[in-house]
Amino acid sequence: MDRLKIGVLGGTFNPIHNGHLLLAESARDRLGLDKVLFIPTGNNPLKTTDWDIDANLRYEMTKRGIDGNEFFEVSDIEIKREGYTYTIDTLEELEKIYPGDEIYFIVGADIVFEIDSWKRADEVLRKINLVTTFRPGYDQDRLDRRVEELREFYGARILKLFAPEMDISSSEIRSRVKHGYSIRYLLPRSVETYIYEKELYR
Ligand SMILES: Nc1ncnc2c1ncn2[C@@H]1O[C@H](COP(=O)(O)OP(=O)(O)OP(=O)(O)O)[C@@H](O)[C@H]1O
Ligand SMILES: O=C(O)c1ccc[n+]([C@@H]2O[C@H](COP(=O)([O-])O)[C@@H](O)[C@H]2O)c1
Repeated sequence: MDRLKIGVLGGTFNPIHNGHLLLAESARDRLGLDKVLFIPTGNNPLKTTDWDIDANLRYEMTKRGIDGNEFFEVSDIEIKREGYTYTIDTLEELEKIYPGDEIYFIVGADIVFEIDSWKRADEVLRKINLVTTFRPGYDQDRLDRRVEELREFYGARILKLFAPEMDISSSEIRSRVKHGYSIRYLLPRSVETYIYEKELYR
């Protein structure tokens, strides 16, 4: 039987937005992925934010955000875990759920610059195909050099995805809600409604 190609997009998703969705859909389309798993992070060791909200709310928003795309799924494997969540543990769990299948870990440019500070980064990079795209604000030459470094140093398998760029971030959305500005068209309507219903980011 053919190996499945499983895309994984890990993120804080605080909240999920159209930049995440376009990134995932572009990767699915270009690489012929069988599905994309959106995995909201539990407790990210590298991210401290004043905007912490319950992981279940981030999970709920993610679920609403991907609704309608039959290739997209949300997974609670990280939010169920105690303590800090590390990608290496997630990959080991995924290997049990999808034995023999191929993992395509999808990231924006910011992650390419931090990935070697992750726990057991060398093993992470051996287990995955890293799919990276550009994010507004990142210099293309710098990103290319970084990709080469990771290839040479870790033997990383890295695929560069040319997808339309969207200058949207969760932090911008949180800030807009706080200041009473519109967030319409930056994220799915169902997520926008949820944010107002639950009075998030005020
Ligand atoms: N607009 C975007 N274009 C491309 N990749 C993106 C975009 N926004 C987020 N990503 C990528 O999606 C993944 C998850 O991102 P995350 O949930 O941290 O969102 P974020 O918008 O970066 O959040 P924040 O503004 O709170 O830091 C990361 O790999 C990140 O690089
Ligand atoms: O494994 C690690 O050490 C590690 C440290 C920081 C972030 N990550 C992963 O990086 C992905 C993007 O995270 P974030 O919070 O920047 O959206 C997500 O899948 C996290 O679990 C992983």
